[in-house]
Amino acid sequence: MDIEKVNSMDFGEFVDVFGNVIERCPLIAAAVWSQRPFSDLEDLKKHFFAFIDALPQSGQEGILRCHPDLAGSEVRRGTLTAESQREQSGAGLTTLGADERLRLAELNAQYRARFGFPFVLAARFSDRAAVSRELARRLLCPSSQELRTALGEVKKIGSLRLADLLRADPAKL
Ligand SMILES: NC(=O)N[C@H]1NC(=O)NC1=O
Repeated sequence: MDIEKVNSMDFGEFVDVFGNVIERCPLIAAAVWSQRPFSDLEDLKKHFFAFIDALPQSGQEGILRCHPDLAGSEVRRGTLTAESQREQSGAGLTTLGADERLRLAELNAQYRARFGFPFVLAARFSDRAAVSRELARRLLCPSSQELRTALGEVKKIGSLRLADLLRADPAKL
């Protein structure tokens, strides 16, 4: 898909295609649509991220809360979004043994209790061992720093999802 195609989309199509660039936050795609035309992928990305940066802290925390836990109950229930399913399975998080799953569940619960939002990490840049390590490390970080780190991960996830969508047409590669 090239940027001309993106710029030609009506509102409904745009939200259908880009609604999950930021996990379970189609409102962001709905807001970004009114900023078109976009010059390229970078420009489109800038608009998604500017929306996130302009939110009050409660909105930014809301975005984090829309993310499913890594290797959490949604994996077992089969209710992950297609994107999250791909990312989590690529990092080996959907096939953990019971012990590893329990350890991650405990760390996820401690993290949520400490910061009030779920642990978010771009799983495509990680693997099962690195996820537990990073979770344990970030549990000890100051809250103000942790919000910034977590939003940085949301942006990494969004960048990868946008790149996938814009490279989806092999004829344009
Ligand atoms: N909790 C969390 O980080 N979830 C996200 N990470 C990722 O790569 N995909 C997700 O759904």
